[in-house]
Amino acid sequence: MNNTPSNHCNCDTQLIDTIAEHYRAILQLIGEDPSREGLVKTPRRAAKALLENTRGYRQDAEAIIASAVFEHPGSHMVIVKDIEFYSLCEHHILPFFGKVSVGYIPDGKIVGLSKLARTVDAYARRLQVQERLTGEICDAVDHALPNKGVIVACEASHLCMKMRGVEKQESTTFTMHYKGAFEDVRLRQEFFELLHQQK
Ligand SMILES: Nc1nc2c(ncn2[C@@H]2O[C@H](COP(=O)(O)OP(=O)(O)OP(=O)(O)O)[C@@H](O)[C@H]2O)c(=O)[nH]1
Ligand SMILES: [Zn+2]
Repeated sequence: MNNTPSNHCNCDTQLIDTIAEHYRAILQLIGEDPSREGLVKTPRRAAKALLENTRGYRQDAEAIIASAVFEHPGSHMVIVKDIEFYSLCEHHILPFFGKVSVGYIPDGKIVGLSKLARTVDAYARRLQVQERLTGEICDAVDHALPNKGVIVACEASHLCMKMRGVEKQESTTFTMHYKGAFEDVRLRQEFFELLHQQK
């Protein structure tokens, strides 16, 4: 398991070639000529892009967080908001993308801020549904760090609802997941008020 995430596909050549073979067959099935000049390299490019967009399967999110946990006596809410992400919906393998905000209340330790963003990526770069993505991020923070509560809010646009199917261009989907002290509606309100404060 690689705990130092890289954005690029370092997958072995055989895996790339095998996926590329399937893309070549798909190109033929949709009526294209995979040997024409513009498409010759496409199956390998598409294979590498797919592996890059699903690199989260080869990352251990909880280990990413655990690699930067620091002592801290305070217990006030910490929020990293508007972490942008790109994911693929598991039903259509089409992109959904948006922003995730993560809040937690420390209990003796804090986490390196970038690790929260890396955790979002580790789960987003898989085949997902938005609800599970939101819950997995929340669980990973909860498991990796002593805390009094964790909350994750996610707002996303799904291309499977825009460029095909129901074709609704303006709809976005909002999901949240929370634990511990965030069961208290007043604390959730404080979190959302802080999220919506103007910069
Ligand atoms: N809950 C949830 N549903 C999702 C997500 N991404 C895509 N979907 C939905 O998954 C559902 C799959 O429904 P199906 O009826 O099996 O597939 P479909 O015939 O392609 O459906 P349409 O999109 O309505 O054309 C659709 O309603 C999608 O909008 C997600 O992240 N969460
Ligand atoms: Zn979909």
